Amino acid sequence: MASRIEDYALLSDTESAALVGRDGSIDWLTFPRFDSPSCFTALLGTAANGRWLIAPRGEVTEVRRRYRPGTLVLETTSHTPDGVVRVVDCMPVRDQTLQVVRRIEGLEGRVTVQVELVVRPDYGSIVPWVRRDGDQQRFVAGPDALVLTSPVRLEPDGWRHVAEVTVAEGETVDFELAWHPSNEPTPSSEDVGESIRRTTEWWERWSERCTTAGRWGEVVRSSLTVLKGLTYAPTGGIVAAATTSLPEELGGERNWDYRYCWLRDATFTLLALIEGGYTDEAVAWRRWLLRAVAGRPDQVQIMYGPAGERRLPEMELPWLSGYEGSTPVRIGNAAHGQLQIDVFGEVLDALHQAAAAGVGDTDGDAWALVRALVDRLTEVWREPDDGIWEVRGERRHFTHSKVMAWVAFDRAIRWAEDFGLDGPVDRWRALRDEVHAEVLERGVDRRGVFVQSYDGTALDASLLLVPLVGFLPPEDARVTATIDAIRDELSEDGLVVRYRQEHTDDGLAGEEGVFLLCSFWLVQALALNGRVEEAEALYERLLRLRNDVGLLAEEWDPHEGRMLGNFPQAFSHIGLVECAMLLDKRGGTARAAGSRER
Ligand SMILES: OC[C@H]1O[C@H](O[C@H]2O[C@H](CO)[C@@H](O)[C@H](O)[C@H]2O)[C@H](O)[C@@H](O)[C@@H]1O
Repeated sequence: MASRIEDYALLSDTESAALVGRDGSIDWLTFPRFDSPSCFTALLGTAANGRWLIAPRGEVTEVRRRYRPGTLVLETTSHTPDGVVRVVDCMPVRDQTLQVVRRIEGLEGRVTVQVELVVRPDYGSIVPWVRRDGDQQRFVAGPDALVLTSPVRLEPDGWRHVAEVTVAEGETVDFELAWHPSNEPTPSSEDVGESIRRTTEWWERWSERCTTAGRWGEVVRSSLTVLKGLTYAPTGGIVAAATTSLPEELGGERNWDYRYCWLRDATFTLLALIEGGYTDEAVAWRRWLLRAVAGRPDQVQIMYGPAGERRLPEMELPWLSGYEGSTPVRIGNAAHGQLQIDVFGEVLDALHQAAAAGVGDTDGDAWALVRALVDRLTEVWREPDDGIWEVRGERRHFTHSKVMAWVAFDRAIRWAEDFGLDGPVDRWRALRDEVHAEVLERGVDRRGVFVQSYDGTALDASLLLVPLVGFLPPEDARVTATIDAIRDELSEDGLVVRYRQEHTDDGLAGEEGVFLLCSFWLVQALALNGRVEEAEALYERLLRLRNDVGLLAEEWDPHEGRMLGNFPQAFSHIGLVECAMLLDKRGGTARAAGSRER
C-alpha cells in the first residue's frame, strides 16, 4: 500500500518529478516530462506497478527527513538498533542525462539495507525486458529504457529485483537510474557524489536569488522552491501539481490529472515568483503564454500541456487500483475543453502586474494578446460557464466568473492608461461598469453576501477574492458579510471548503476535504478587512499542516487529519507565499484596494 500523501517528498529536475516516501520508496516517477507515463506507479496501485525502495531491513526506530536548505535534495536518516544510515535522493537538473540518483551513507554502526526495484513503464502496466551488462542493468519497454548503474547487483525475485547491502559507518553506496529513449544509445553514467554536489549547488544558487525576507521568509523560500520544481524548464510552463489522481475523497471518484499548465494556476504561480524576485521565470512563463495562446482568440483554452499542447484527452487507467482504492485513475483532463470566464481576468491581471514590475514589453505581442483576450471576453462574458472549480454539472452564471470579467476589463483599461497605448478604452469602460452593476444586482443576496451564482443563495469560497482583486474595497459591508458567512458557514473545523456539495451540482458523487488555497484566501481577506490577528492565527495554523519537509497537497481532511488531493500542489504553496507577503506588509494597516491586493 502507498504511504500517506503527507509522507511523500518531492524530487524534481524541473522537467519531471518523483515522490519518495518516508519509508524510502520512490512510488511515483515520470520521465522525460511531468506528464509522461510514469515508470513507478505504486502510488496509484501496488508495488507491482513499479517502485524503488531503499530502506534498512528490519526495525527502524526513527526516521528524520529534510531537504538540504534551499534545495530539493532530500536526506532521509533512519535509526535502527544496529546503527544509523542516511539516504540522499535527488534528480540532477539536466545537462545531458535524465536521472534519479540515490546514495546510502553509513553514519553509525553497520546497517543492512534492502533494495527493491520494480520498473513498470507506461503507468505501471508493462513488464520490461531486463538485461545485465557489468555494473549496469537495463530495462527496456517500447519507447522507454532505464539503466541502473550501481556496484550493488540486484537479482530477480519474482516480479521484482532485489538486493541487500550492509553499510558501515563512513561508507557510501551509490545508485544511478537513468532514462533514455530506447532507440538511442545508453548514456554514460556519472559519478553520483558529483551529481548530488552539482544538484545541491544548483538549487542553492537558485534559492539565493530569492529577495523575500520577513517573518515567514524561510517558509516562503521553501514554497518558492516547490513552485520552481513544478516549472517545466524547457518552455517556462508551470504544472498545477506533480501527480495525477490523488483523491479529493479517499475511496472516491474525484481523481484528476494535474500535470498540466492551467492558465489560472500558472498565473498565480507567476505572481508569487515575481514577488519572490524571480523575474527570469516570469519572463519565461510570459513567453510560454504568448506561444500557447497564439492563434484565433476563440480557440484560447483554459489549460495546455507543458509545451503548450492543446489536446489533453481524459482517459481512465483500469489496471490501477487507485490511491487507497480511489478509482478511477485518470490521465488527461477534460477540463481543457471547458469555458471558464475567470481565466481572462487572471491572465490579464498577471500580465498587467508583470508589466508593471518591468517583466516584458508593454506593447507588441503582449498588447496584441491583451486586445485579443478582451475581444473574446466581450463575446462570451454574458454566457454561463463552468467556473473556477471546473464543475461538471450544468453551466451557470458564476458570480466569481463575472467578477473576474470585471478584472479583465479593468486591467486592460489600466494597461492602455499606464503604458500610453491606444485602444477602445471607452467601450471597455462601459463594459466594466455594466458587469460591476450586474454582479452587485444579481450576485449578492438579501443578507448582503456574495453568492455562488446569479440569483442563488449558495456560498462559494472564490468570492473571498472580491476584495483581493479590488472589485470592492475591503471594508465594504458586503465584503465583511461575505467573509463572515464563508468563515461561519463554509468551513470545517475553521478551514474553508470550496462550496457545499449539497448546494452545488458539480456532476460528481461524494464529497471532498477543505481546499487549502481557499483557507489562505480567508487569511488574506481577513487581513485586508482589518482583522490581522485573526488572519495570522489562521495562517499559523495552516503552516502547521505542512508535512515534515514543508509540502502541502491540494486539500486537507479535517476529520482524519490527513492530506488529500494532488501533491504537492502549486495552488496551496501560492496561497502560503501570498499570505506571508500580505501579512508582512500589513501589520494592521490597510492599503487602498486596487490591483490584486497583496
Ligand atoms: O472539482 C472538479 C475539478 O477538479 C479539478 O480542478 C481543480 O484543479 C485545477 C488545477 O489545480 C484548478 O485550476 C481548479 O480550480 C480546481 O477546481 C480538475 O482538474 C477538473 O478536471 C475537475 O473538473
